[in-house]
Amino acid sequence: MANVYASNFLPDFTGCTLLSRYKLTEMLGSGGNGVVYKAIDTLKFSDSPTGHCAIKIIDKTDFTPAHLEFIHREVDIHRLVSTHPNIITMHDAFYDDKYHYIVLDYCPGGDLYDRIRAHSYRNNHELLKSAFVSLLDAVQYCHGQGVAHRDLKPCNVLASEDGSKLFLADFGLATKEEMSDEYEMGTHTYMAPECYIRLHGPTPPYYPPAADVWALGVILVDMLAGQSPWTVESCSPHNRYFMAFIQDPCYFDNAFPALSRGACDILKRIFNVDPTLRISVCELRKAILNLDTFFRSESEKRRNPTHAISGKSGMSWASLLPGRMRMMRARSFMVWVPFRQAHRRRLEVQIN
Ligand SMILES: Nc1ncnc2c1ncn2[C@@H]1O[C@H](COP(=O)(O)OP(=O)(O)OP(=O)(O)O)[C@@H](O)[C@H]1O
Repeated sequence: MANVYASNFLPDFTGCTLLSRYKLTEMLGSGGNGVVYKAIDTLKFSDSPTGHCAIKIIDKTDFTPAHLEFIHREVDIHRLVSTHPNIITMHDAFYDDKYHYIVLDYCPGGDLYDRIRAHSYRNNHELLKSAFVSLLDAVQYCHGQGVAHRDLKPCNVLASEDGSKLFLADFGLATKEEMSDEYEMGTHTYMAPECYIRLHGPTPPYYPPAADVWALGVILVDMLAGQSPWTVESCSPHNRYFMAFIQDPCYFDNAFPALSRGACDILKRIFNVDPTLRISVCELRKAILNLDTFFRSESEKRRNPTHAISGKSGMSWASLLPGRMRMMRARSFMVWVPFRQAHRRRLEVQIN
């Protein structure tokens, strides 16, 4: 997959001082829209004893009014939900002729993507439960405020240093619309089926909070197994693993034999292709809290063996991709694709 990161076309801001106050010390990460720097707040936040913060810089030079509207939406929505303990606090936002700057709490634990790559949650029920429930708390709070995130994925979730608490970040695609007709917003691997434009006939508007639940399910599988439920590809009819899931009610039991029956049952309730029948965040939180274990014990495996090569799916696709990274940092996708494609042509940068 080709990814274009904002850091490829933005200058290096390391060492710069913004508003005579924020001294940028190092780049923390980059996505499709912006670059995030660690900074020292020379006036210090009262709630940040170290005086560190993170500053997201978004290049707006080629932006149309519609694109600028997205940035304003990000700032407004993030401000609205910012006080929740599992949402990265937004402290300030300002801009100049070329860039928008968003000042955030600095999160020293890095992002969830790196935690998953390090297999931090595999076979660690308590750590996984604590972390995932904290993420559910954040998303439930957003939904209670009428906000759906629409770009839930491990790169947009930050972690505490011990990994037991997660913090939601990046509200760049969030919406307050009850029903949305902005299709294919987000990141394909995490996108619910109803968010795709139908090839035949009109596409009905979708309910964004239900789409968030689907993305949470993909994140949960990432955390449980270090891989996505149907490879890094999206849930499309062209993805044979997704089609295997559609045809096989025991897909998760067969493809992920290390997971407990209870965990597989929860995944089935999440990945209901009918969004009106999909579990809500509130119900999901209850189900996770009531779950004894995410992982199948050795005795359960002996008593109740499931075979990877069985059932209608006839595969454990994980075993078909030996040695490959089965998750990747995928950039978000949204309506300003032409803008990004212009950059891609200019730079011809291909990552991954
Ligand atoms: N507050 C923070 N503290 C520490 N690291 C952060 C913080 N915010 C972001 N990062 C790092 O920077 C990366 C990019 O941030 P962000 O997702 O906001 O950028 P983006 O351009 O909107 O990306 P995307 O293409 O995913 O939408 C994150 O994956 C994370 O590693």
